[in-house]
Amino acid sequence: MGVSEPRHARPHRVKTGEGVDHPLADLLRPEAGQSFRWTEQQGRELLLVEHPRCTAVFSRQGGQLLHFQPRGERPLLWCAARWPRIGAIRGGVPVCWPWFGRHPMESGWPHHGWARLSDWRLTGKEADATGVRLNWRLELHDWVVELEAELGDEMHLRLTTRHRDSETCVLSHALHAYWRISDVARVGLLGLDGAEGRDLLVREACRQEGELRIVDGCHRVFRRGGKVTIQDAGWQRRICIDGGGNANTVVWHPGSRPLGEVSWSEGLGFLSVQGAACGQDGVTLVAGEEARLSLRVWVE
Ligand SMILES: O=P(O)(O)OC[C@H]1O[C@H](O)[C@H](O)[C@@H](O)[C@@H]1O
Repeated sequence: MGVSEPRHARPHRVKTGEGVDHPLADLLRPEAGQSFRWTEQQGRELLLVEHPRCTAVFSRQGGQLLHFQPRGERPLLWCAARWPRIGAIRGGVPVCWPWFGRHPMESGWPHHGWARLSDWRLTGKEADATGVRLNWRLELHDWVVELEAELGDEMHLRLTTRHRDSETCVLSHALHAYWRISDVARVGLLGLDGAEGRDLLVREACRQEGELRIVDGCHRVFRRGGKVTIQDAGWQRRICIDGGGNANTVVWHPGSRPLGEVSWSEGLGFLSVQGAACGQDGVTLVAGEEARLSLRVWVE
C-alpha cells in the first residue's frame, strides 16, 4: 500500500550527547508519507516502513524488527551498528525459536534456534491513518510461525506457533527485545516487585524486591509476564512493556562481558527485557494447539 516518497527528502537523524540514537535512522524519511521500501544493508534485505505516526525497519532474516520510532520520540529499539557477515543480527527484537538459549540436547546447534537465522516471508502489509500492520511467516518442517506487527504510536508484536504434525512437541521461545536507553547505569526496571525466578549468572533462585537495577550485568528469568516499565532517568522517559500472558520475563545485559562486534559504549545503550516461555516454562503443544507470545509497548 505504499505511496511514492517525495524527492530530495532529507534523512532524519536524532543525535544525542552519546552519539546517534539508532544506526538505521539515516535510511528513513519520516516525512515521506506512507510507504514500504526494500533496501539492502550489510548483506541483509531490509524493509523500510515510513508512516506519519512512526518509522520502522524489518530484516527479512529473522523477520526481525530492527528499528521502531514513534513520531516525536527517540527510537525504542537498540541495534548494533555492525552485523556479522553470517549469523544473527544483534538488536531490535530477534525471535528466539524453537528453543531459547542452548538446545537442550544438541550442543552444536545454534544458540536461540533457527528463526533468527532464517529468511521469513512477508505475507501482508497494510497501512491506515493509525499505523501499519505487517505479517511475517516462517515455515519449517511441520511448523508454521507467524509474527504480526502493529506499529503506530505503540508497538505490538504477536508470535504464533502452530504445528501440523499429530505428535506432541515441545518448544521454548522468546521475543528477545533490545530496548534503547540512555545508559544502562541510569535505568531501573519497575513492575517486578515480588516476582520469583532464576538468576542464571549465579545459578540460584531469585525474588525481586522493588526496582531492578543493573550492576555489572543481569541474567534473570522471572516466572511471570504482565507489565514492566523501564524508567530511564537519563532520557526522562518510561518505556512500558506489557508481556500479557507470557510465562516469563527475561532481563539480560552482559555487563562487562564483551559482546562480539559491539563496542563498549554501544553496549551501554541497551537493556534487554524479553517476553518468553523457556526453561521449566517451555511449551508442550499437542496436535492442533498454538503457542503464543506477545509484547505491547508504548512510551510515557
Ligand atoms: O549472544 P546471543 O546468542 O544473541 O544471546 C544473547 C543473550 O540472550 C539471552 O538473553 C540469553 O539468556 C543470554 O545467555 C545470551 O547471552
